[in-house]
Order: sequence, then C-alpha cells, then structure tokens
Amino acid sequence: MLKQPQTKYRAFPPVQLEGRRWPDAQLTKAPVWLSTDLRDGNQALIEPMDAARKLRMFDLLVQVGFKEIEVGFPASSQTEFDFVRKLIEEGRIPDDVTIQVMTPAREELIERTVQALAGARRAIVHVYNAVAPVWRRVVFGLEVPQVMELIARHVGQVRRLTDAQPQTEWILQYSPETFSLAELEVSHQACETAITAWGAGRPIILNLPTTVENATPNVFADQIEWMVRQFADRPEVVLSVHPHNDRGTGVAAAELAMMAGAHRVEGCLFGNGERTGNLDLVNVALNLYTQGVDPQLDFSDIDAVRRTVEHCNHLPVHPRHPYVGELVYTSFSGSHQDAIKKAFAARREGDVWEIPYLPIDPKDLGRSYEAVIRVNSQSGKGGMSYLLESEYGLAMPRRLQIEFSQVVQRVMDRDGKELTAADLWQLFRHEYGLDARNVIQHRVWEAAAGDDGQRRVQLSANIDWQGAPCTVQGQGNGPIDAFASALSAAVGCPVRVIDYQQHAIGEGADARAMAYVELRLGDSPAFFGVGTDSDTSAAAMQALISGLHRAHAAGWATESAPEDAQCAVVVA
Ligand SMILES: CC(=O)SCCNC(=O)CCNC(=O)[C@H](O)C(C)(C)COP(=O)(O)OP(=O)(O)OC[C@H]1O[C@@H](n2cnc3c(N)ncnc32)[C@H](O)[C@@H]1OP(=O)(O)O
Ligand SMILES: CC(C)C(=O)C(=O)O
Repeated sequence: MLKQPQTKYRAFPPVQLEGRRWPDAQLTKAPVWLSTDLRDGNQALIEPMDAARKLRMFDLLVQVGFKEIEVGFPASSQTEFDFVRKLIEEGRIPDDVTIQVMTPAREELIERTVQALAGARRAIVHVYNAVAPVWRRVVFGLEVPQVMELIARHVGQVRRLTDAQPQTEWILQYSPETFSLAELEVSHQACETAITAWGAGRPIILNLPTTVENATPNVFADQIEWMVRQFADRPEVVLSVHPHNDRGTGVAAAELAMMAGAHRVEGCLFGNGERTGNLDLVNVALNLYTQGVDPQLDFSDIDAVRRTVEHCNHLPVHPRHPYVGELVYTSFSGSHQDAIKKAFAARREGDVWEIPYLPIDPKDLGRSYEAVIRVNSQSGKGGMSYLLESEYGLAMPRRLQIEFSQVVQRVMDRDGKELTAADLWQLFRHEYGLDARNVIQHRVWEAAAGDDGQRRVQLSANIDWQGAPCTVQGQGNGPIDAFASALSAAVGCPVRVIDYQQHAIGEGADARAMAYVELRLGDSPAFFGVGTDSDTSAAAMQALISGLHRAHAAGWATESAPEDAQCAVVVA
C-alpha cells in the first residue's frame, strides 16, 4: 500500500446542497421494491442460473411479496430470452406482479428485448447507458451532447416499438448508469432527455445507481435529494435507487436515499450481485421492520428463503450475514448472555421487543431461541444456566450457578470446545450425582413436641453412603432438618443446611421435584447438592447426600464416626 494514497486516489467531492432535509427525515413506510436477483444478481454469478433455477427464484420472489421483478436481460442469451417467453406464455406472472427486463442503448438489442416481452400484461423496459466522465471518455469516447443523442435515439426506439404493442401496459425505466460518479447536471440532463423521448406525462422510472460505491452514503443522499428536487412536481416520475456495496455501505446508502425521497429501491436477496454485491433487500426490509414499519415483504421463514437463494445462486450466505446468518442470533459472551437471560425472564407477552443484543425477535423470522445462547470459554453462569433452564427446566439458585459455572469453566479450559445443552446437562448430572440413588427408603413420623412447643419429626432412612448401605436416624423441625441431623450423627460432624430450594420439572405423571441444597460440613465452605425424585422429600434428601458427597470429595470430612452413630460410616 502507498504511504501517500492521495497521489493515486482522490475523494469524491461533497454535494453543495442548501438546506438539505434528509438528515431529519424518518422512514415510515416501505418503498416499492424491485428485485434484480434474476438480472444484476444473475449476471454476477460464476454459473448464471439455468431456466429451472431462474424459475425457482422467480417463484420465491413472488411468494415473498415482490410486485416488481427484473427477470433478465433477454438480448444477452437464448436462455434469458426463453425464460421471459416462458413466464409470459405459461401465464406464470401473477396479475399484481410486473416484470422488468434490461437492455443497453443499442438498436438490435432493444429490438430483441421488446420482442421478448410480446404478450405481457404489463412490463418495464429498462434502458441504461453510463454517464460518468470516465465512461464517457474511456468506454464510449463520447462528449455529453453525444451521450444525450444516444439516449434520445434509443428511448425513442423503445417508444416506437412498444407503441406498436398496445395490448401491453408499458413503463420505461431509464438508468443513468454510474450516476453516483457523474456530475449531477449531466445525470439530470440524461433523465430529462429520456423523459422527453419517452413522452412527457407517460409513466417513467428514473433509476439512480451507485454502480460502484464511491463516497460515504451521505453524499449519495445529497445526490438523491438534489434529483428529487428536480422532479418534485412530476407525479409520473418514480425515483428509484440501485445501490451497490463496494464500500460496504449499500444498505446505509439505500436508507439515506429513501430519507432523501427515493420511492423505489432495487437490489437482491442477501446482497448477491456484482463484486461486493447489490443492495441487500432483506437487510433494508428487516431494518424497517425493527423500526415498526411493515416492509410488505414476508420473511417469516427466512431460512427457507436462504436455502432457495443459495440453491439458485450456487453461493453460500455468510454465517454472520444480517438477520439470516447461522450465528446472528447467537451470543457466546457471558455478559451478553446474562443480559439476554434477564431480559427474557422480565419479558411479558405483548411487551415491546427490548431484548439486549437481539435487535429482532428470531421467532418472527421462523428461527427458534435454541441458538440464541451457546456456551464456550467466553461464557459465564448466565449462558449455561439459560441453556439448562430452557432445555431441561432447571431453575438453579444463583449461587449454584456460580458454583457450577466454575466446573464448566474447568472443562472449557481443558477442552477448549463449545458445550451444548446436552453436554452441560451430562456434566451437571455427573457433578451432582443425579444418577445415583442414595436414599433407598425413608420414613418420617411425628415426634413429641419440643420444650418450646414446636413441631418435631422423627426420620429414619436407608441410604447408600459411598457404596455402603446404612440406616440413619434423626429428629428435627421438618424432614430436611431431621435428615441433616441424622447425617450429622452418621458422619460425626454437623451438617448445616444454609439454603434449600425446590421446584417441579415436567408435568402430570412425569413431574419430578428438583431440589437444591446448600450446606456446610463442620467448618467447610458451602457446597451445593442437587437431588431429583418424584417424591419431594426424597428429592431433598438426595440433594443433602449429593452435597455431602461433594464436600467429602473436596477433602472436607470428619475424623471419625462417633461411637453412637447409627451406622458405620467410614470417612477418610
Ligand atoms: C451496471 C450494469 O450492471 S449494466 C448491465 C450489464 N450486464 C451485462 O452486460 C450482461 C449481459 N451482457 C451481454 O450479454 C453482452 O454484454 C451483450 C449481449 C449485451 C453485448 O455483447 P457484445 O455486443 O459482445 O458487447 P460487449 O459485451 O463487449 O459490450 C461492450 C459494447 O457495448 C457498449 N455498451 C456498453 N454499455 C452500453 C450501453 N448501456 N448502451 C450502449 N452501448 C453500450 C460498449 O461501448 C461496447 O461497445 P463497442 O463494442 O462498440 O466498443
Ligand atoms: C441500474 C444499472 C444500470 C446497474 O445495474 C448499475 O448501474 O449497477
């Protein structure tokens, strides 16, 4: 790269526009959309579409809701010509859809183009020629007056040929190709020349392209507002824009152009097209949708649209592509996951969509919440607890989330891979011994009230303590308290329950209790235990043993069992 790029490149000059209004405009309705997937998109493909792929794309565009579709460049090849004939002759164009075809300003090509449209109910003939200085000088070798003469002659020819087929309702589209690179006065003169040659007052679309993006989108917006002012009092003129994406700002250019007064927008699905692509129409449409504006295009099964587009174009859509990419609704990072999880929990039916890091509800586009949160080494407790809650119904207490996320992090640090919900669930079951059946049997009965008059219960349980069956007994103000005191006696060290929470998972006959206990063994730090059972007391007791096992496994143990222990629990 050059140290002094100004010796080779120069900035496009800003537009001198007094009192520009577009910066204050707000987009409140959808533009007229024109899909050029079958023309500009197609001409950029490694393998242009055959008839079958073209038809599939056409049907998709109709189904999504496009009312104007550029179906090809009939003079370019027999395939293109035949495709247009097929649509017309087989009656495949719905009454509310208008097809458009493109031709350069060349006599024999215009003639063939109009022939291709014979019998169409309504059609847009799209004539283009480049108007920017470099093209005039290098490509055509024409001065401005000769460019105007070229337009007048060829638009006049389109008029004569189409007038001879009055059964079709004709619209002319004229594109001063390379508009964004041209002097505004020259583009304006080119458009006026086309209007005059077509016949003042007859419907015409003036389509203003950034054939190659060459400036920041505000410059394009200025250019469009300047043109809008020239045609403000001519209702027969539809001002259209056709952005490309060379600087990566095709969408911004289209949006600012709409704010500047463009009525119509041309582009392709997911931004296929020459070089870095045409404007991505899905992106603009869904940007409108997220502002509460009906885009008049239906992407409620966006993945089906993507699959068809990938099939027709033989090109993949990037996993990070706005709204549609495989990863665009996924958060891996902990702080994002935490915010998303909290926002989902706070959200009530009918609320305005306010979920952090998710500009749109994936469900509106037919995507599930499944992929919203995925867990890797950048994740925290929020992410893994969201997955365990959404997939397995676990409502883990906050401190358990913190404890288990350290277990998850250790596995991540070791393996460095993503953990799925199923992986996390397996790790959780293993860590908290959910598959072990530690409480084999238990019995609880009322004991005489204590001196304080409070209720006392007596509990006896057959448990499996580290592979050895034994019976423990204890008393307390409820089954959990009684079981804690039974275990204290059995292990010879006080088992203190700091916190206990329980909830159901599943419904009806399949419902199970999920119990979470936080305990200390003697002076140990707090450990969580988790238990599950169809019986709520059994679940709680399982959780206590689970916590005890974990404390024990971490090296916290009594020195020896007291002599009056009900069973010979051997603790290391
Ligand atoms: C920005 C855009 O997307 S514009 C659309 C571009 N799309 C396509 O080109 C796809 C289809 N094109 C084709 O199949 C072919 O190019 C055809 C059939 C149109 C023409 O093929 P050819 O006659 O072999 O010409 P070629 O492809 O080399 O085109 C260049 C010629 O057309 C002229 N030309 C280019 N654009 C235009 C135009 N809009 N109006 C008039 N003449 C034009 C060039 O000056 C050049 O003329 P020259 O041969 O006298 O120097
Ligand atoms: C609108 C036409 C001429 C076009 O495809 C372009 O300029 O990119």
